[in-house]
Amino acid sequence: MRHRLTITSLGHEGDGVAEDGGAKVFVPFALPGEVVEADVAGERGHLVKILERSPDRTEPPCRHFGTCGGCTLQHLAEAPYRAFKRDLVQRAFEQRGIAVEVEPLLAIGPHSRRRAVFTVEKEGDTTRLGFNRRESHDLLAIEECPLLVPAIETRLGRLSQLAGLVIGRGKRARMTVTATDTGLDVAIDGAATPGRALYDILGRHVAEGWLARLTVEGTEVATSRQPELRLGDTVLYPAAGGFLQATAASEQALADLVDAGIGKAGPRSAPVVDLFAGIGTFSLRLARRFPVLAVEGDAALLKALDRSMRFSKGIRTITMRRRDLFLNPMAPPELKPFKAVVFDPPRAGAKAQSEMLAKSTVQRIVGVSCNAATLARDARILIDGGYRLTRVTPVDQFLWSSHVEVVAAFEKG
Ligand SMILES: C[S@@+](CC[C@H](N)C(=O)[O-])C[C@H]1O[C@@H](n2cnc3c(N)ncnc32)[C@H](O)[C@@H]1O
Repeated sequence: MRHRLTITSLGHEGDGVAEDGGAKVFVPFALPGEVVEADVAGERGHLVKILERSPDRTEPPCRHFGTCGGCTLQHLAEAPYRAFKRDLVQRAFEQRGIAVEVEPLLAIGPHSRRRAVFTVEKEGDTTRLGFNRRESHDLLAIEECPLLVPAIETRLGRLSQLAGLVIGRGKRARMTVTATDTGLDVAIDGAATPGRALYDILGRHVAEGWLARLTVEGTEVATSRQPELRLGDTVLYPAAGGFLQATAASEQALADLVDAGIGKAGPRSAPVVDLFAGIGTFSLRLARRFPVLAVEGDAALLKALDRSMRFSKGIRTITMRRRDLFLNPMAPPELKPFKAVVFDPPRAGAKAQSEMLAKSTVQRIVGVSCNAATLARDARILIDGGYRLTRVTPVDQFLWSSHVEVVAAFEKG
């Protein structure tokens, strides 16, 4: 049914929210203050026409905006966009009864996303590369993406050709592309492994220089140079298809906030523990000042960190432990020797580990998370265990989406 609606706010996924006959209706791409015509079904409204336009509405920078499932907020001007994202975090903490003044959003610009997960599919001899269409599993082939670093965006055609060599007709696969200092690191999963005959052709792509490594179904098919990311005297080695903070600028912002939250190192500082350490994004930087224990569940990521440790200069010892921190969190007696803890869990958060940390005597804790709701839940657990929340900083790691990265610092004693 077509309704005339007045949008009063933005919901947590960035949709415009209106009251309609006492019920809430969510209208994607509508902004607060706008009067719109929308086709309403249940609590969803499909925007048909803007009758009164918000002064905060701006021209989306990408031609695929609205049809691509990736971005939801390119139509909102910068200042209200930043306020919306900060407020998402503020509300998440308030919902847990935590009074804190969340800092302004740290902005991360466009053309900075260095890791992207594409869908690739092959129909007959035609291969297409892109993202899922909005609210659909259908592929939208993309020609541009202003999120991506130029090293990836300018090679969308080459990447699509490469996928065409690897995947079979009628097949669909996932292609993870990471821009590193030595070239693109590409992992293709979910497609048939290429036959031996294709390896020569793939090798030619590698020889062109832009492709550092190609991994298919977990098997390294071709490598011209080890993919690496230099950080001064230290070096990070991404694991094929594995986790990496989405942009270099946000990674640095998170690392700086972690450093600030951990505090100064004395001449004989106690060690620091990095929980959910991944490839050592924080461990390697912390090891410039402290001995570090890095704990992580994925063996491939620890292997990459081990390599980093061996090829980095001027760092203290990093001890590595593989451990499932959901099932087997570090307990208070184990945490006793440490000056500080960093935890950076997946979206589900670190409930079991936070319950242990709450009972510990560790002086400083820094939580990093891509999910404000689970971080706020874990913060509540720490606060109930006697910690003070000293700082909450949102970082716009996921530009134009409704996701936001958050760093929270805690102290005890
Ligand atoms: C958000 S990533 C952070 C990685 C790292 N801190 C970084 O900045 O690159 C979360 C990490 O938690 C790890 N992880 C997920 N579930 C885990 C579990 N149950 N126990 C231990 N580690 C886990 C993942 O493998 C991943 O490396």
